[in-house]
Amino acid sequence: MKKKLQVALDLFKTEDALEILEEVADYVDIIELGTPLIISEGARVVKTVKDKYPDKIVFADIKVMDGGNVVPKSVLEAGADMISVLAASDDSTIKGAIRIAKEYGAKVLVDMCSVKDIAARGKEIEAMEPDYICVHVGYDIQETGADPIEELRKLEGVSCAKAIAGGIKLDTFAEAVASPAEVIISGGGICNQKNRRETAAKMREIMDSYLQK
Ligand SMILES: O=C([C@H](O)CO)[C@H](O)[C@H](O)COP(=O)(O)O
Repeated sequence: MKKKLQVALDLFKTEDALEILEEVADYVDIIELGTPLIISEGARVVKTVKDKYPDKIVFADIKVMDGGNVVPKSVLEAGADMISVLAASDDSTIKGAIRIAKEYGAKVLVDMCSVKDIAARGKEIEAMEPDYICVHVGYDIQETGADPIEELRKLEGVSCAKAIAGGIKLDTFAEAVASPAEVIISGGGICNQKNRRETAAKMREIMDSYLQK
């Protein structure tokens, strides 16, 4: 299976995101423009980053909850390669987001953040054929100690490609890479570190050596 490293830029300013990308972009496959960044800077940040990094997958973490075929338009117009919609939203919202993303040749990640019955909702989401289902331990519950790698096991029977997020750092990275997830997402685990470049490089090395096994 291919594996991808995604850095989540959960910041407020485009300049700060670009500064971090100078340090880590060489090592990541997917650049996530985090929800706080998109809310703060709008779809403009998508265009700025895509223009600067045309070879990277640019993911706009817009976490759509309603208006699935409307809300994503601005980031898709700006060049996003992938968008997110919440699994907790209505099926019609998810289907709408998938439909409009397809029109723009983009992918959709369905974020399972706050879904109580991951196994059951996972089956329903799989039938809608998104590109990824993301098991995500959100910021507000990370202090409960919930572990996205553990949570991912609840999707065992689901064949859709998976992503995991929520507090993944260098010390849990190898375990995350060895999990069935194709995309490993790390925000604070890279961006809040003293030496971001070194951290991202180590994550890349862990992923690449796992893939060579
Ligand atoms: O999606 C995220 C969160 O809901 C804030 O918008 C984060 O990007 C995701 O949790 C990854 O960040 P870390 O948990 O800091 O690794």
